[in-house]
Formats: sequence, C-alpha cells, structure tokens
Amino acid sequence: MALNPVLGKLVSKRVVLASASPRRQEILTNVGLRFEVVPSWFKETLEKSSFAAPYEYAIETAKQKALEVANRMHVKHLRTPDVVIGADTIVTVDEQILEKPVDKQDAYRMLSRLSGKEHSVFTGVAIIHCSSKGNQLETEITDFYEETKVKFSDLSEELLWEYIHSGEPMDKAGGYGIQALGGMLVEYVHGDFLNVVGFPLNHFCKKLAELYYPPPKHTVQHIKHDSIPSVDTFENLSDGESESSNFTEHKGANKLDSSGMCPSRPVYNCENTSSVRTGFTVPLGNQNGVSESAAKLPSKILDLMDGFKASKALFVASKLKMFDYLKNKGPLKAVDVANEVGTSVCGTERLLDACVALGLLEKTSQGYSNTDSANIYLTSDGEYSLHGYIIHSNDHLWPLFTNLESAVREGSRQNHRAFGRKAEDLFKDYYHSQEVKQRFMAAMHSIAHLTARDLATAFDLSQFKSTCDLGGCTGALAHELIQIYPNMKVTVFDLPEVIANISYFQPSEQCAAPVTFVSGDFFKDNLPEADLYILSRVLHDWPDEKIHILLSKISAVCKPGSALLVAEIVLDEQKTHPPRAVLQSLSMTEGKQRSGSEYKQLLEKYGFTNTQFKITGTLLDAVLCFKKNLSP
Ligand SMILES: Cc1cn([C@H]2C[C@H](O)[C@@H](COP(=O)(O)OP(=O)(O)OP(=O)(O)O)O2)c(=O)[nH]c1=O
Repeated sequence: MALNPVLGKLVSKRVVLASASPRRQEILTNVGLRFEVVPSWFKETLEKSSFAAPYEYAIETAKQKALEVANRMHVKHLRTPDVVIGADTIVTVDEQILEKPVDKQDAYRMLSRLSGKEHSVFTGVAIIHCSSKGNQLETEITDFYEETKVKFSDLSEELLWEYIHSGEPMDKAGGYGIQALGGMLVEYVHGDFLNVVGFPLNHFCKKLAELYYPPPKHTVQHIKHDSIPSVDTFENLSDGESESSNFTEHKGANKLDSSGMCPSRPVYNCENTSSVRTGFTVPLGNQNGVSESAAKLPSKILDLMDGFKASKALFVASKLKMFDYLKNKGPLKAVDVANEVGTSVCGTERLLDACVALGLLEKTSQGYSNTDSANIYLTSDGEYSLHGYIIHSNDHLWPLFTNLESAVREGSRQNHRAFGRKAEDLFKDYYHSQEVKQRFMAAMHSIAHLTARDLATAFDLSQFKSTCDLGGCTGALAHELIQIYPNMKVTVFDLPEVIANISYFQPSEQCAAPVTFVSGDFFKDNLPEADLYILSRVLHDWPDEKIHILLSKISAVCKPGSALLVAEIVLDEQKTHPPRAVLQSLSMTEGKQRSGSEYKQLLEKYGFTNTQFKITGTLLDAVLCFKKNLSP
C-alpha cells in the first residue's frame, strides 16, 4: 500500500502517543500504527495572549504535552521512547481561542458563539525524536499545524441545550464533536476533516515523509511548507530497505468525510414534526387563550405515559416465548400462536398487534413474523439474546418499580413490599433457588455478551498478559478478550454458586486458550494474580464500605503498572445523563452511579492513576486506570 513506506519507518521504533484523546488513538490505530498511549499531564494553561497567532499556541501546547511525557518516561519509568507524538486542538472564532468547555454553561457560551458562523479548527502537532546520552534525554522536535474551516447552521436554543445535555461537548474543543451528534450542526467543512476530530493525519504523513525521506540536497531550497510531497507520491518513496516486508498490511485510513459522517442538513425540531393522529382532539385555534404552539402534541410526554405499557407488552411476549415460536415456525396466525403458547386467541391477537405497533413483529396476510431485531435480540437463542435480561426485568425489576412511590417516600429499596423479603434474603435466594439463579445468570450473561466486544476493544489491552474478571459470571467478556488477545490468559472469579452453573453459557466453539474459572468471594478470599483486573457492572451495586474492601484488595494485589478496567455507565458531570443510568438508580440499591470525575477520584484513592475514559454511548462505558508506580 502506498502509505506503508512512510508509516513503516515507525514500525521498529517505540512510539508513544502523549494523548488521552480516544479520537487520536483511533485515527492512528486505523492506519496500522503501533504505539503506547501515555496521556500527558501537562496542564493547558499557557498564556494565550503571549502568542502572535492561535496556531502558535496550539503547537506550543502540543510540544509541551509531548515533552512532559518524554521526560516522565525517561526519568520516572527509566524507559526512553524513540518517538513521542503530542497534539492540541483548538477552535478559534472572533479572534478568541476556545478549548474544552469546563461546564455546561461554558459549552453553551461556546456553541452560541459558533452558531451561524464560520470558525477555524487548528491542531498543533509535535513529533519528538528522543535519545538517551548518558543520563540525559536528548530531543529533536518537529512541529506543524493544520487549519480547517467549519461553518455551523443557526442553532436554536432548544437544540443547543439538547446537544449540551447529550454530554458530547464536554471533552471536545469548541464544545462539539463533528464526528458524532455535532455533525448535525455543521453546514460545511473546508479542509482536513480528521484535523477537526483531533489529528491531521495527511499532514502528519507528509511530515514523516519529509523527515525520513529528505529530498536530495540540491532541491532543499525549493521545499516550502505547502510543497511537501503529497500523499499520492509516497508510493514512489524508497530508501532501499524493504519496510513493506515487515510492515503488516493494514486497513485503509478509514478517512471520515463530512458527507459520509455528517450530512449537512437543516436541523429540525422533532416536536414540530410529530404527526397528529386521528382520535386525539388537538386545540389548534386560539380559543380560550390557548396558543397554537402550546397546543402542539407533546410527543415525548405521550410516549412516556405509554412507556410502561410498551415495556410490559415486550416482557409478556418474551416470557411466553412468542418470538421463539415465530422464529422457528413463522409466519403464524394469532390462533396458531395461541395454540402453541396455550393462551387465549383474543388476548394473543392483541399482544401480537401491539408488538407489530412497537416495531418488534411484522404482520402480513400470512400472519405474524419476527423482525430481524427480534430474531437477534428477543429470541432466547438469538445471537445477542436479551431474553434473560428481559425476564429479569419482568420478574424482578418490574415489581420493584411498581413500588417506586414508596421507594421515593422512604428512601429505601422496596424488596420487602415487592417480594415479601428483605433485600439480603432475596440476594441469598439467587443462590438457593435454581430457577432464580439461572434467571439472574441469564440476565447478566445477556448484557455481558452484548457489550463484550465494545469493552474488550475500548482500549488496546494487548500489553496485559493475564487478566482477571472479578464477578465475571458466565465468562462472556472473558471469551471475547481471548478472541481479541489470543495470548492473554483470562480468569473469571465469581461465587462458587455461580461457577457451578456456568456450563450452559459456554460458547460451543472453544477459543484457542480456555478461560479459567476460579470460585471465591471477592470481598473475603484471595484474588487470583493478574496484570489487569476487571470490574464490570460491579461498583454501582455496592455501598461505599463494600467498595472500600474490594478496591483495597485489588490495589493490594496490583503491582505498579498493572491496571484496573471498570465497566459502568459513566454519568455526565451534572449526573443527569444518560437516562439509562439515572433510571437504574431508582431501584435504590445501596450503591450508586458515578460521574467521570467521581470514578477518577474514587480510583485515585486506591492508588490508581492515568485514568482514561471511553464513553461508548452504548450500554456500558469503560474506564481504564493504572496502579501508581513507586517513586524512583
Ligand atoms: C472540534 C472537535 C474537537 N474534538 C476533540 C479532539 C480533542 O480530543 C479535543 C481537544 O482537546 P485537546 O486538549 O486537544 O486533547 P484532549 O484533551 O482530548 O487529549 P490530550 O490533551 O491528552 O491530547 O477535542 C473532537 O473530537 N471533535 C471535534 O469536532
């Protein structure tokens, strides 16, 4: 591939990306670059007014970020990298530099300044070549910047706040992410799209070409910033070494473009487009002082009012295994489904129609059949079956939520009202009644299996030789880890009652290395040795005293440099998003959901630093932190 010779120059080098930005990591990983991530501790506090131009500020910050990492690795960790890459992205509008917003108000201020205008996004990049002479670190610094112009549509107040509440703006310069929801705000992009996302890949490759393939001496005087070799000339570059032979073929740069990722189109307010259904009387006129806009259907509220009916329809159809019958025998008429399931024909027909209305089933003249999603997620043997979790929701969460009013009044869990027993007794029951035990494990397995790939790939975990998933239940995540990191030894540690029942959940095709299951209680027993510990959906469930016991134990067995991966839904700093986490809190377990800064603080208390977050926007986010190195 044409680009290989340039990036191939870095293959034999120890390359470090001095950035916590998941976007930068992704952009460089996508082109097959191998590197370690060591986020910089340099605080972005340079005096902006002391720079003649905004790009100078971005370049200097990038340089300082990279130098801090190079120095720290050299002095503290006694490991001198060959190349350290640092970057800094800023947005400028009306001669003002915008960095990441500090809170929602700040995001609001930034986005309202950008509304309806063109602005510039600058990324400064520093490539530092390091060497060690005696005890001294020697550096050679190359830097550059890239500018991209972006224009925003006019943004309504409502849209601005909806976007801010999505949580997306908070870790991004200018308060938006063009690669995700923020793409909807953008009218046009002039220049390198990836530069806006945080890393100007094209310019970076040209710089490498300049560094590693300097032009013949007699042409040096003709080289200017804007005439460095273009990417399509890279294939002609060769220095006689055959890099391509030891540089593995990799995927193309997956280069995002504004047309593919972020269609420029006007942003519509969904409330305005909701259709008026017949049967509703909507006061449209101005009678009785009711304005036209006040009389619009509040579709969100109406949906919430009906939400419980929809959930229960899904639960009951799942419990009666209707999706299983339809998968195996569909299309079926209501009477056939009723006969299979042993239910009334009229009740079954109503339930099937409700499932069609909810988009779970399809109805034709031949009868009812599953949608593709129903086959995958709703059948009990579907590839990513959520059946177990749906049954848990019906049998366990539904009765608890029925008592929500008492929970709010009393501030406590409602197990005694819902099940006639205290919470602890009930928890013990999970391991006494075989049926309840299987149900609970199936529920945990559903979510673990569905989220396993996202979690296993949220960070590059290839540096860890051994991993222990604490409370890893059926081993769904463990199996995925072995698929992705075949050299990793993975142990699942869970209660004996759980381990005794895992066989049903094991994949039919065994991986190259089997998962090891070890039984024990992570609050009481010794933990297996590992370089990486995982706590997935554990911390939010336990009170502070229990978390103290658990994290103290993990911290005690972790050697410096070992890591802990926490999988939870990370709340935004206001702790009101995403709704799934906030609604889960209502079940009033003794634990709680936490924001990013709360997780960081909690983990630091137990000696874990370098905390990195991967907000997946799906069911679980990932937090990776490392056990602090002892001072040299
Ligand atoms: C404008 C814009 C910025 N960004 C991101 C890129 C950068 O990650 C971030 C700007 O902050 P930076 O300070 O450049 O980088 P960072 O804090 O994320 O990581 P580090 O300092 O450790 O290198 O904003 C987007 O992801 N999309 C966008 O559209």
